[in-house]
Amino acid sequence: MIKVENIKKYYGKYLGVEDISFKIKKGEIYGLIGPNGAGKTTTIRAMMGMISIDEGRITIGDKNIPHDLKHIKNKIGYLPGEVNFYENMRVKDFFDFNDRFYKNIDKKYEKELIDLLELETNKKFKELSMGNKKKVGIIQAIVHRPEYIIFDEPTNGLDPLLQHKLYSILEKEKERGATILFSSHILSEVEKICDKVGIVKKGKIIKESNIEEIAKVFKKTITIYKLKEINKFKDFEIKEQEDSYITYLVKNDDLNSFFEILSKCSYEDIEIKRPSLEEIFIDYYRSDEE
Ligand SMILES: Nc1ncnc2c1ncn2[C@@H]1O[C@H](COP(=O)(O)OP(=O)(O)OP(=O)(O)O)[C@@H](O)[C@H]1O
Repeated sequence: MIKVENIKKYYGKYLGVEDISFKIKKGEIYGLIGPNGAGKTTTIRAMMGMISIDEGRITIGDKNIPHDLKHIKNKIGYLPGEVNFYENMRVKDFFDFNDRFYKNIDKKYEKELIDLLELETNKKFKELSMGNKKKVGIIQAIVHRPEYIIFDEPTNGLDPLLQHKLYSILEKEKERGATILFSSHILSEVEKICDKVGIVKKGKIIKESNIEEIAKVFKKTITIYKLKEINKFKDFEIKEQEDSYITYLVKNDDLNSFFEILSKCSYEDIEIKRPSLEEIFIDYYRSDEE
């Protein structure tokens, strides 16, 4: 279990995080999402004991952070937002070097990951692209099969194919029983693999839920093609209207009455979509500002 409780951090007079709390159970993937500057990196750095917090409590397993970090550090796999290792070291030498720090490195798994991510290990670190540096960081963070995985914006700089590979790696780690936190500002990826998401805004979690629950309370997008009796739908919110179709936004509670009216109408085709996490997210940000 990872527990972050009411943490607060100011950088001098500048707000880092105001009040962030969440819990992640064993075998769960938690997505911390929010735009730049929301406080994701600050939270993660505090969890890694890299910065001190002004208030609150962080526990990983049964260890208090930062006080007992040294007793649990080798059970944590951490990927920073920007990966930087020794510039002149070749990747393969770096992995050997890394072996000396962790007792439990799984060399077979290391090789599997290098092959899966198609990483060139003969190159020096300074010769790698941002995406390749990230691959080194990802591998280094998980080759010791950590119980806790903490990744700051892991897909930044990875092409879609590699992003996909990363999701499958994280899903396998989850199956193995790892407790996983990752931050992102790309919502669709959170939707794909997270059990739970926390939406961060200005240093606070403004909403926390599992993806299904978040999507459930939101309106469905219903597009009807060649609907003749538009006037019967006056009570419903129109999202878009063209000659050949009309799109309504319908709350879950109103779906029955919507379809009751629709059943008595003539139309050519219908398309029902739940909102994307992107739309939900924008809605949260907007409603919070109103
Ligand atoms: N060293 C620092 N000194 C002053 N302010 C800082 C410092 N580091 C972060 N901040 C501020 O703390 C707030 C939260 O930043 P943080 O990096 O945690 O956000 P983030 O959600 O991770 O965004 P990003 O994706 O851009 O990294 C921002 O307003 C940022 O300007």
